[in-house]
Amino acid sequence: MEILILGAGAMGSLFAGKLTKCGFDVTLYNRPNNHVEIMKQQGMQMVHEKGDFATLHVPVYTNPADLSGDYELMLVLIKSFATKAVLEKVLPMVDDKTPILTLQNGIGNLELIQQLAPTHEVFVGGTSAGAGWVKQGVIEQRAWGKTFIGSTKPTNENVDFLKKVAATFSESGLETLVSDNVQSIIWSKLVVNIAYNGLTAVTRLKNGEAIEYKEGKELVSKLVEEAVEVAHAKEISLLYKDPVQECIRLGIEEIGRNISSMLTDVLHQRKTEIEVINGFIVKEGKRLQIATPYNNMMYKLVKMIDQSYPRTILHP
Ligand SMILES: NC(=O)C1=CN([C@@H]2O[C@H](COP(=O)(O)OP(=O)(O)OC[C@H]3O[C@@H](n4cnc5c(N)ncnc54)[C@H](OP(=O)(O)O)[C@@H]3O)[C@@H](O)[C@H]2O)C=CC1
Ligand SMILES: CC(C)(CO)C(=O)C(=O)O
Repeated sequence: MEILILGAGAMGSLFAGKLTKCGFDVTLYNRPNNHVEIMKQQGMQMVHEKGDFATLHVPVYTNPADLSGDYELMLVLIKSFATKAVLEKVLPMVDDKTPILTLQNGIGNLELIQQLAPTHEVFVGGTSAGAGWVKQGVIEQRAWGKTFIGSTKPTNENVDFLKKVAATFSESGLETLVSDNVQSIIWSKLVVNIAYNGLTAVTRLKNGEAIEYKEGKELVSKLVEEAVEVAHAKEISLLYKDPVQECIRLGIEEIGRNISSMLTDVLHQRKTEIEVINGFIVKEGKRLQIATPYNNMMYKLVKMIDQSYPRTILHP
């Protein structure tokens, strides 16, 4: 399967590395930066669980005009707020029927891409695989959760295509399942991000460390309970029966070693996705008259961090 991945950041590079190692044909697109330069010159190193690593040479393009235009899948792994800018550059360069799959966190990605790419079939997913840079050019998998993908139009053709994508990802070591309930996929992943992303961005702990503290566990429960109440009011069912317990289990068993994407953004003093995660629950809560005080507090704290990087005190 020939795949174009938008975003050569942590997740784009993880997917590109795993798929390339397994023999699939992957191309990355990113704007120029140091990581990309290193990847172009030396290849990308992918650290294995046992500490050894593989060097992989994945073509990385920084000029949309250099893309071949013919891909079986375009996988979107940029931050949600960069989608419009990136797609506006890339879409004119690829076949207008190329299927698109977003695995971005937060709410609104599917709708935005459908709007920007009306001739394309747009699929959506949520992944609890996670990754981070050890140093520039060296990527490490740090979360091993499953990936769920689905279609808003589950025709036989779309479902067959998704099964092929799931088989490709799974074969490369990123366990992927097809679900027929798109809203359930999106919200089940949202709930995990509600649990950990803001909390770890504020406390600067890894996911698993945050819930070693009873206060951390309590905050995870409250944040998730509010999000689940909003989901239920919208008649959205989740993939798990007990969302709080599932988030805690994930934090212990599958995503505990990850430095969340939001904490990574804060550590690099970059814009976070708080608006489409806790911020969305606060907005929907208001609209539906559901109190969301924990999400509101988390949203405001991360929003303050997001706006005040130049003032951050780093030393005593
Ligand atoms: N990290 C994780 O463990 C997980 C992340 N996710 C989700 O996956 C998505 C990607 O996250 P992640 O890989 O961590 O993010 P990163 O910030 O590591 O990567 C995003 C990439 O997009 C590039 N980019 C940003 N703006 C543009 C632009 N205008 N043109 C071209 N390239 C651009 C960035 O380049 P530059 O560096 O130059 O800005 C960067 O290489 C997010 O929605 C995230 O929430 C989901 C599960 C786990
Ligand atoms: C992997 C996970 C669930 C938690 O780290 C995540 O989505 C993120 O970091 O944004």
